[in-house]
Amino acid sequence: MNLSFDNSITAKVVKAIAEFDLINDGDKIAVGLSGGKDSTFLLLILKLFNQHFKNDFILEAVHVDPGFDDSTALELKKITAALDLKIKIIKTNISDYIAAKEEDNPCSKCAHFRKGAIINYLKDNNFNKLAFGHHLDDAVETYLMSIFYSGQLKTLQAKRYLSKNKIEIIRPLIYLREDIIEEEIENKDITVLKSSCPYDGRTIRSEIRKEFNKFFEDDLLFSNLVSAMREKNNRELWPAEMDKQILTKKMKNYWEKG
Ligand SMILES: Nc1ncnc2c1ncn2[C@@H]1O[C@H](COP(=O)(O)OP(=O)(O)OP(=O)(O)O)[C@@H](O)[C@H]1O
Repeated sequence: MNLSFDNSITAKVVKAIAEFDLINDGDKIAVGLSGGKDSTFLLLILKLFNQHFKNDFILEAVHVDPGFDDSTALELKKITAALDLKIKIIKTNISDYIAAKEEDNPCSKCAHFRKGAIINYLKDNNFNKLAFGHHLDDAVETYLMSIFYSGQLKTLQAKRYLSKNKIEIIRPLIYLREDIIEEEIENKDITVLKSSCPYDGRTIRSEIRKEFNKFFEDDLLFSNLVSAMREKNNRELWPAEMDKQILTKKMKNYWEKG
C-alpha cells in the first residue's frame, strides 16, 4: 500500500507528536478505527512512523461494531491485513440499545459505550495508548461548541491521561486541517467507509458543523480561532464571579448611610 505523504503533512503530525510527547519507546498503541477518513488516515500515517521512527512501538487497530451491519468490520479487516496490522473487532449491541431507548442524544450515548468497550479491551491487553483521529477542525469546533453551549473555554487536548484506567488518549492529527486529510485519503487506493449509523449527518452537532464551516473556510479567521485556543498571559477576561453573599452585602452598603 502507498504510504507516502507530502512532507508538509508528515511535518504537522510529527510536530504534534514531538510537542505533546505522544509516542514513546515501548508504547503499545491502538488506533480507534471507525472506517471513516480521519481514523483511516491516522492508521496509515502511524504505520509509516512505525516503520521509520527510532522509537519502537506496537501499533494495532480496534473497531467497535455498533451492530448496524457487518460490512464495515469486513472491510476494516481487509485494510488492516493490507497494512500487516492486527485488528480487534469488538461486537456490541449499541444499535439495539439506542433503538429501544429512543434516546434524545444517541451520539453521545454511543460514543460513551464505544469508549468504554475500547478501554476495557485495551486494559485486558496491556495497551497504554489509544489514538483517535480528531483533527484541527474538530478542536476548533469543540472550542466554539463549549463556549456557545456550556460557557466554558475548553477544547480537545492532544493527549489526556485516564488515570483510573491507566490509558492515555492521543490525537496525533490535532494540527491537520480536515480538507487536507480528505485530499490525501482520496489519493490513496483505499475505500473510505460511509457510516452505517442511521443518525449519521442527522444530529444537532452536524447542523452546527455546517454553520461553522462557513467561517472555517476563511483561513485568517480560522487561524485566529486556533490562536485563541492557546494558553496565554495576555488574556483580558473577567475575574471569577464573586461569592453571592459577599456581593449582596457590598451592594447593600451602597444604600445604607453610616
Ligand atoms: N466504531 C468505532 N470504533 C473505534 N473507534 C472509533 C469508532 N468510531 C469512532 N472512533 C474513533 O473516534 C474518533 C472520533 O469519532 P467521530 O465519530 O467523531 O469520527 P469522525 O470525526 O467522523 O472520524 P472518522 O473519519 O475517523 O470516522 C475517530 O476518529 C476514531 O478514531
